[in-house]
Amino acid sequence: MQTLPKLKISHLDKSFSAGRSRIKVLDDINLEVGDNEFVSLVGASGCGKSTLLSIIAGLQDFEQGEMLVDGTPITGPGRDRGVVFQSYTLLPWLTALQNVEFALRETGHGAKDITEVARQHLDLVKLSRFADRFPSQLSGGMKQRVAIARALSYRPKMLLMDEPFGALDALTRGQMQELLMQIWQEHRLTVIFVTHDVEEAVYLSDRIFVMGLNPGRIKECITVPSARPRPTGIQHDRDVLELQARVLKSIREETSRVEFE
Ligand SMILES: Nc1ncnc2c1ncn2[C@@H]1O[C@H](COP(=O)(O)OP(=O)(O)OP(=O)(O)O)[C@@H](O)[C@H]1O
Repeated sequence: MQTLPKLKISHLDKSFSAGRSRIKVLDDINLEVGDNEFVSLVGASGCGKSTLLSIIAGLQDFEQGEMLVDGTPITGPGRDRGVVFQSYTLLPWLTALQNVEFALRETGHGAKDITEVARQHLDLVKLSRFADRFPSQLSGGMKQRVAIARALSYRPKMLLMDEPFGALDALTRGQMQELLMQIWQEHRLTVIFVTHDVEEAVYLSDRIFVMGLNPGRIKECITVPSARPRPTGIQHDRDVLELQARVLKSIREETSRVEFE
């Protein structure tokens, strides 16, 4: 028996209004993501990565096509999909703990349970000691860890991440990548990860969807064969560097095609 993909997108189109006309930003998107798979979306700026991710999150509609999660059409945002954006989107007047608790309202948990679950998730991202700090008292990496704890607190099966480490310095970014790998491996989530950073995409992903430009579409899908768990430093192995170069070439081909059109 064939297993159902976690996410299946077929013939999806998306346009935005531009004055009186409409501009197609996503054209005939077809992709499948398996259960527990880690995939990245990469491509030149403006190719529609964030638009596609927010459609998967149910935050934007689309005109044509079909999108199924576990075989069921998506009709809007849902607790089966956690979302983490580049900007931390924490509520500044709430502490780290309260930010996570806030996401757990309306989950049917009692107040005591909510605090317990929120604490467990701060622990998961190694922030227990900072539970009572306000966002302004946390570093960028810590804020993003709260955002991850919040997104995971209601136990989604799919985590959608839009450039989550894009604003962090290189060292913190590396630490966050490792933390994410660890959480993904322990909790068996399906992750869809948007990034500009090819090294990051190759390090984290099972497969990389390279998107084409004008209109945005899936240009090619590249499998990353490196075994897991992947040790730190693997980014500099020869075969990994070659794969990074291949992904970069695929993105660049597209930008030069558009420049010369
Ligand atoms: N709300 C909107 N209204 C009109 N056009 C939009 C809207 N949102 C996005 N676009 C356009 O859709 C295209 C895709 O944008 P999107 O942000 O998805 O690209 P991206 O690949 O994520 O870009 P980047 O890598 O720079 O973040 C762009 O041309 C953008 O200008």
